[in-house]
Amino acid sequence: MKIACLQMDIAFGDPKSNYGRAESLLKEAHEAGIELAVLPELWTTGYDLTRLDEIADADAAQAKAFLSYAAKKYGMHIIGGSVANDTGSGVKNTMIIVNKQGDVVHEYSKVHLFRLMNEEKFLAAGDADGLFELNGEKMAGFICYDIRFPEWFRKQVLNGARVLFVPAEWPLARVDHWRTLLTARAIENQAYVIACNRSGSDPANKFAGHSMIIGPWGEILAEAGEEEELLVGEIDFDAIDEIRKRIPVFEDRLEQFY
Ligand SMILES: O=C(O)CCC(=O)C(=O)O
Repeated sequence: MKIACLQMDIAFGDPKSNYGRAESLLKEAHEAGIELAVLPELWTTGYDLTRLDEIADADAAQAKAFLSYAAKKYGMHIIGGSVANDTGSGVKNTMIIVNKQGDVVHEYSKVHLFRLMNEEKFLAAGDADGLFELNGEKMAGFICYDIRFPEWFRKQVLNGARVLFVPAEWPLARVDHWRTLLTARAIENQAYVIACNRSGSDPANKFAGHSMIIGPWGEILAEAGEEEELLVGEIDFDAIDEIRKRIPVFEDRLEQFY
């Protein structure tokens, strides 16, 4: 499966301009023969948290309509990053997964809120996991800070996920953590990790870019630089089976100890 991370810059608090940018990157991905595209975290608004009452998307309806339209138009599955989703009882940081027929397959709201960027002051935490199925394959979504919680990844992998998606707005100041944690999540879970970060800056942070496509052996198959980029890679599902046979980590787990 040919995939791409749409590593985009995000205009602060300006959904109109971000929808336009996402559409042109999706078109570019389509022209490059991409079958599945991934957008970054909070790609419609950025971290403009103090204006959420004006710019959050009621029930993520606008994002869902756009992703569904784009998925059908370009014949592509879309891991729709995440958007500020006004649920009526708090704004959640919600990932939307749409298949190439334009159906919303799953929604995942970030469970671990990141205090260093004041998320807990403005956002409500999710309470369910990001496990979903596309083309008969189990996959799971996580958002940014989630990568610091290996137990959250392991739970979805034990439930069958073999491709792990991570939309993010990860700051450049901790890019070494980003690269190391993502690689570790791939190695320990013997799974693909497809991580789409944003590029550019907002009033508080410069973001790292460095989106990554990592194979189930922990090999970095593709890595972006700091600027906007369409990062392309491929998922080979047989490679997962081969690696899990070579080192049978899942057979060797000793559940009686943990
Ligand atoms: O954990 C980190 O260092 C960054 C996390 C983050 O930026 C986020 O969750 O939005």
